Amino acid sequence: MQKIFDEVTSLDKRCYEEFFLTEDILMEHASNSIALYINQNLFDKKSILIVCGSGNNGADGIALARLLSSKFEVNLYLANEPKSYMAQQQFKRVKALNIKIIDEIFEADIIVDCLFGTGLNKPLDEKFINLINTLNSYNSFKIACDIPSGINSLGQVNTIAFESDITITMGALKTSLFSDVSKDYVGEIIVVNLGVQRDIYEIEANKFLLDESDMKLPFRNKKNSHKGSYGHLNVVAGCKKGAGIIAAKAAFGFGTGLVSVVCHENLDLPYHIMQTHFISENCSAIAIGMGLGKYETDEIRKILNKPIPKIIDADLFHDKLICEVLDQEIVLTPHPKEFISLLKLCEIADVSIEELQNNRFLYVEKFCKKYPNVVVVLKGANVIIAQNEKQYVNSFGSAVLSKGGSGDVLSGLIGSLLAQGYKPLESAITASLAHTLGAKNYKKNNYSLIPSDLVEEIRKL
Ligand SMILES: NC(=O)C1=CN([C@@H]2O[C@H](COP(=O)(O)OP(=O)(O)OC[C@H]3O[C@@H](n4cnc5c(N)ncnc54)[C@H](O)[C@@H]3O)[C@@H](O)[C@H]2O)[C@@H](O)CC1
Ligand SMILES: Nc1ncnc2c1ncn2[C@@H]1O[C@H](COP(=O)(O)OP(=O)(O)O)[C@@H](O)[C@H]1O
Ligand SMILES: [K+]
Repeated sequence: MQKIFDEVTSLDKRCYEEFFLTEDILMEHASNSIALYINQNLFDKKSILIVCGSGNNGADGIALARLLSSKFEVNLYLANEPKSYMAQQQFKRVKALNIKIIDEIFEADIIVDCLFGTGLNKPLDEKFINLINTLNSYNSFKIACDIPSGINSLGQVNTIAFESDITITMGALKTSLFSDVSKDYVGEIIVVNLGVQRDIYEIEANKFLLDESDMKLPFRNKKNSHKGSYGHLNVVAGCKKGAGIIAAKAAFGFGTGLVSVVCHENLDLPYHIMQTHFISENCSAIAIGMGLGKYETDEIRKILNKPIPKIIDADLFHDKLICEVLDQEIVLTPHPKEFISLLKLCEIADVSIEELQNNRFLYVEKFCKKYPNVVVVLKGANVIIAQNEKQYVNSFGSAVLSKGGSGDVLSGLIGSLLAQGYKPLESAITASLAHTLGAKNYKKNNYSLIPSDLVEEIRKL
């Protein structure tokens, strides 16, 4: 996994104070890294439009123009006069080299957006909205320098942001690149060094971006085993029985030795899934909440109070009952609408979905501060998995998963690993990665996935 930082100003400062680097050295590395990317990957293109603002993001762009001027047809557009000290320095250098500065933008082969980086501190005005709109309309290969202009330090987009194919970000990953809304703007994200290796530039962090290698699948190493060695998951089904059945099928395909659906009504289940009316004697994990609908509170309370690992989903996030079990080390998998209900029931915050989506990391942090044992999986375009002070981001998901039933598969996968003896946080991380990477491997068009396709892909990981 890779570290993510809310801000990097203090990391830059550490470079000056502890490693005796200068702003000029850092910037030369920043611009040189973009130049290197272009030289190595886009050498067949001819024209480059570099669009610069007045601060150091713009300064990176002006320096880039100098570095690429002899190899490409470089066109420098200054949306504002260079204002920061470094922007002015870089400007002197390009003027001395007679690099072409243009008055009107055009559809070049490559566009590099250097309007605003971490310094964006107010909403864009009409002029910048129009400029970014026009840039977005071009069919060029689009590179954002540090962060797509228009995304602020909290990962919010007020009106518009630059829609990049890649974002080349300086020094370290920033939290703002991983809000749900940012996902439509950042493209592929590449981190480059600023004069010291990344592991030296970075300090301790409490946010992390998950990699594929963080997925620890339940491969079987023991030869002398039997079904009981791999646990028994009980999935509690309610009125919408389909949800429980999807979860049960996902769990069985993910390695749990035995899977039973708990339901009073007789169900038509696949032959390998069992049915029980009550929690099984040898149950090693419980998945509950999905499709629960109307239920007998005392019965659910009894199940929730059993000292067995649990994953709780869906309808239970709308019931005060949930607050009784938040001292347990359980996994909760709310989507945004369910999470705002949970925040309200727990008296943490009474907020709209929009407010939550604008501040996902913040509200997860508030929740985990109050309930440090709980593992929260806040669903979304970039899933946040958190326990206590640590937050992990899974950015592998895509709109392929925006379907009823996708969440039930995820609950089943988490329940499956809990039943097999994984710790709650490990279960949530591996299950979430398997869920999104399975969806990524789905090769048909991106609107057609059904839960059984997803389970099939996960079985092939
Ligand atoms: N050590 C450093 O400081 C380094 C900085 N680097 C670059 O510098 C960037 C940060 O530079 P700055 O702090 O100068 O900030 P920016 O260049 O991101 O923007 C700041 C400038 O834009 C103006 N501004 C902010 N919001 C505006 C709005 N909505 N409309 C119009 N003007 C607006 C500000 O008044 C200021 O003049 C980073 O993102 C990165 O690209 C890199 O060169 C690496 C090293
Ligand atoms: N655009 C998207 N990008 C990434 N993941 C997504 C996207 N849309 C949905 N998902 C994922 O799909 C799942 C949907 O879950 P949920 O809304 O609970 O569905 P249901 O309850 O109907 O099964 C979540 O894991 C969510 O993170
Ligand atoms: K930018």
